[in-house]
Amino acid sequence: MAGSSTHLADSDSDTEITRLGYDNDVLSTGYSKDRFDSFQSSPRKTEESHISRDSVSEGEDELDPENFSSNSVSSKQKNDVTKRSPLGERKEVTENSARGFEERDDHRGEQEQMPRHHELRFNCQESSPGSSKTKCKHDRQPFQLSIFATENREAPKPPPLAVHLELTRREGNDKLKKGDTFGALNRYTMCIRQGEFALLDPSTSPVCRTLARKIVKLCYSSRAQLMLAARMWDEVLIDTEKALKLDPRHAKSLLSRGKALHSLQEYKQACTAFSAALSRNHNNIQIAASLHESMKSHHQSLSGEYDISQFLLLGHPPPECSDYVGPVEIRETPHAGRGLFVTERVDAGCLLLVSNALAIASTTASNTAADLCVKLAGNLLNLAKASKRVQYQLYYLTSGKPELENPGIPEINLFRPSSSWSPDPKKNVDLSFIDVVKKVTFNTFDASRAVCDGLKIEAKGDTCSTISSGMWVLPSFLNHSCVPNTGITFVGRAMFLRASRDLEAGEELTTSYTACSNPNRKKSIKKWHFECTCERCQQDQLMEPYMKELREELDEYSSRISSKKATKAEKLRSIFKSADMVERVEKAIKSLPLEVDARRRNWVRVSFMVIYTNNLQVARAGRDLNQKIQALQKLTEIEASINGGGVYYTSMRTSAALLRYMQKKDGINTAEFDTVLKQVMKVFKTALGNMGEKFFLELIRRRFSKNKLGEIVWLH
Ligand SMILES: C[S@@+](CC[C@H](N)C(=O)[O-])C[C@H]1O[C@@H](n2cnc3c(N)ncnc32)[C@H](O)[C@@H]1O
Repeated sequence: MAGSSTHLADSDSDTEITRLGYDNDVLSTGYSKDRFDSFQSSPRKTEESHISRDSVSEGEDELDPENFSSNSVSSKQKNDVTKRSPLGERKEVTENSARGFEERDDHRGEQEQMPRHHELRFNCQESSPGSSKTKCKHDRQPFQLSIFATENREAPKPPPLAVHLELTRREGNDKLKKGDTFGALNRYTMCIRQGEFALLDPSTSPVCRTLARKIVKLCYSSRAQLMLAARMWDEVLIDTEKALKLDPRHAKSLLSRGKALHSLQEYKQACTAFSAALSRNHNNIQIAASLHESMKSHHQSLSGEYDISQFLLLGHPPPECSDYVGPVEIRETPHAGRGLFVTERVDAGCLLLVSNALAIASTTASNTAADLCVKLAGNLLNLAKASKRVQYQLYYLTSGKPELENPGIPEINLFRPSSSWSPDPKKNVDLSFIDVVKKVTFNTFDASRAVCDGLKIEAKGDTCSTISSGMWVLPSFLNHSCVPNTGITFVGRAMFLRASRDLEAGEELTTSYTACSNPNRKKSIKKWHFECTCERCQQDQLMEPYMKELREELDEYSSRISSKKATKAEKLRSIFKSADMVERVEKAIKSLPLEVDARRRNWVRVSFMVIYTNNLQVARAGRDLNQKIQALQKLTEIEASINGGGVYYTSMRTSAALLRYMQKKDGINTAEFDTVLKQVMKVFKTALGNMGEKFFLELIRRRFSKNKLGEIVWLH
């Protein structure tokens, strides 16, 4: 190893690196080109999208001169250099050397030890074997190692290994500029390997050691930025940790680290990293903004307080919302494996949790659901590789075989931002692609609303040309009920789960896996390999003989309405006929030989919801305002019996429409209007939290309007 530095510098770098055990396809960090490419192609969260190659090269520019600053060379090291200098004489070092970056140098202590009036200069063009490549990064001037030579004397040669390392690093930068990310990654990794060898080698001179430390630090930092752009968070943490070990105050590394920690929702640690970076760059707006963002997210994740008013009221783009874990925990259930439970008494509308989608995938109707599943699984597998926490989160999800699997109960901190959790070393959490596909099959949610920007989907008439599916991990522990007690809204990728009625401490939280109004929900639910035995399903079973004929009739109309072969006229006829069924269904419900309260009777209507909505459509086509109001009132009542049905958009829209028609009928100063207003406010409060009556009225005024079909919809 003694002569390694000279040898390395003289040899062709690629050959040398192969000899050192370097393989072009598998880097020392263990990722292959394929793997890196797949990370790069995976969707990025908005906050990472601004991390461009430019920011990497910008970092290189900013920090470049620091590499060889004489200020960071201790007097002992300098003596060493001067002793080895080909001039064979001692050189003076001036204080002014590399002024531009002097202030940035962290090694104040080392500066103190330096004689104040010496300057060393090496011109590596003269000495480096790769001198043709040693043009400065801007091709403006020849590449110079910034250890400057003394007054007009001949420049001594820099340590060849340092030159070689710097050249390798610059090759990486050049490759990056040409768009060859993997090539750049190769060069940085190569440089890190060789630099670390040199640092371990006792024969490496102190000067070379100092330079190698700086170059290796910069390579770690540049590589971390590449990893950041590829969303390989854990790798960013590893590389920045190494860089910061070499220079604890290296701003670029602190910034990358902060960003990775932020993406991993380790907001507290991200704030620490950004603060440290800011203390070195007081005027850096990017760092200040990142710090502000992490502080905001940290506050959100602790308090569950989000400002989404502009998103709701003005249709602004969805703001970033951090995950939040409210009064919930995961427990064993007697009938459905594990489930999510509320830990304290809460009112309707209480925010239970906020969860950002780990991945969302869309497909057109022509593609199969299997395509969607494969897309999602690929993205999730990449994320699991990028973050241990995600890997554990996915590991705990069911694969649909509760009798065979026993992942146990995950601690809730696994899902809580900035919280420590203890990975169980006994568990084999490795996931194969097939494992993830199975988990996707049993744990994803329909993401159409999130894809269409949350509430804005209403503007598109409740249709989206694509089918979308997403993975929200903590909500995946919700079991199904046909009368769910929670409801969902979206703010971009963030799913907000709220209590849809008052809940007692210890109650199990439920959602509906299919539309509550789906008359064939029993069949739809089979996909999750269980049979629902909730109260509503039990009641349906008892009522089946009395409602069977009507249901079959409705099925016929429904299939004609959705048939591609049916003409427009046929479809309209079916809508009218199904709307005509209202009276008969009401009669049948009245004559049911069962002692059931009004709410439970409404459960029967829920399964016939389509006839009530068709009835509203027919009423809307006419001019009778009372008929429209009656139809809307009926729908509001039905939706209330199932606590809004698990997703709040329909109930908000129905009640907004009701309020508008009421106002149109008698104005706002009637007792009737007041009663409806109270009802409507309750629906909005449950869906969006307590934002105040004034806000909701403004929301209805600004954002709910008639579309071409005369429906009241949420404006885009
Ligand atoms: C999204 S997971 C819900 C969490 C799941 N219980 C667990 O332990 O991971 C869906 C699976 O939970 C079970 N499940 C959900 N709701 C159920 C219910 N009402 N009755 C029985 N099993 C249910 C089914 O096995 C279903 O495939």
